[in-house]
Amino acid sequence: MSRLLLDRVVVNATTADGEVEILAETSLELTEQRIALIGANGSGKSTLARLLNGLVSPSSGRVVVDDLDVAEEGREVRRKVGFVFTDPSAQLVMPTVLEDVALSLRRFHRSRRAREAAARTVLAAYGLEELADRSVHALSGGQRQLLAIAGVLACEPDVVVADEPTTLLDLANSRMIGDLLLSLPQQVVVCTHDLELAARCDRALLLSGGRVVLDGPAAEVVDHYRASV
Ligand SMILES: Nc1ncnc2c1ncn2[C@@H]1O[C@H](COP(=O)(O)OP(=O)(O)OP(=O)(O)O)[C@@H](O)[C@H]1O
Repeated sequence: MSRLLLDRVVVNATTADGEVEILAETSLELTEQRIALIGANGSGKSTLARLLNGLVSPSSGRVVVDDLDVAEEGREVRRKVGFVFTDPSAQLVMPTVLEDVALSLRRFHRSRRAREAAARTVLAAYGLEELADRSVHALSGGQRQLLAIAGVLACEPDVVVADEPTTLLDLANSRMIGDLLLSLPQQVVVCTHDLELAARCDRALLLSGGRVVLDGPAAEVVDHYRASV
C-alpha cells in the first residue's frame, strides 16, 4: 500500500466574508487498503480527498504520497493517485466510450491503433465491450460511472480516491460500484454517505466542521456516527 501523509495541513478559502478555514490543522497517516471519509454535508470530506492528488492545495502544511510532496511533484502524484468524481460526466470527455478509454491510455501507447486495442481490453474487463462505439451521453448513470472508473484504472494508479462515487446511482448500481471499489487491489479512499459501504472499509474517518473528530476501525466509527445523528 501507499503511504498518504498529511503533515499539519490547514486549508483556508477566500469567500465574500473573507478568509475562512475549511480544514482545521490535520495530521494523518493513511496506510490501510480501504479508507472511508464520512460526515455531514460540508464537513470537509471532499477537501480532504482532493488534497491527496493536488486538486486542493494546503494553505499550510504538507501532503506527501509515498515520498512525493504533492505541492512539488503534482504530476507524478496524479499518476499514482487516480480520482473518481461524483458525477462521471466530469471525466468523460470524448464522443464514444472507446475513444474515451483510449484517451486515458495515451501515456502508455503512442499509436492510435495500439491505444484502441488496449482500450477494448479495458472495456472487456468491465463488461463494457458492447458499448465501445456508443456515445458517452447515451449510457445509464451506472454505466457512465463504471466507464469513468475503468478509465482511471486503465492508468494503473496505486491509489484510487473516489468522491461520493455512488451518490447519483440507484441501489443496484451503487452496490455494483461499491463492490467494485472494495474489490480493487489498489488502496482506495472513498468519501461517502453510504454507511454500509463505509462500514466495509478497514478504517473510517468521521469529519465534522472541517475536523477529523473520530478515526478508527470503520465499523466502530460508522456505529458511532449512526448513533450521533
Ligand atoms: N473553494 C472554496 N471556497 C469556499 N468554501 C469552500 C471551498 N471549498 C469548500 N468550501 C466549503 O468548505 C466546507 C467543506 O466542503 P467539502 O466539499 O469538503 O465538504 P463535504 O464534506 O465533501 O460535503 P458534501 O458531503 O456536501 O459533499 C463547505 O462548507 C464548503 O462550502
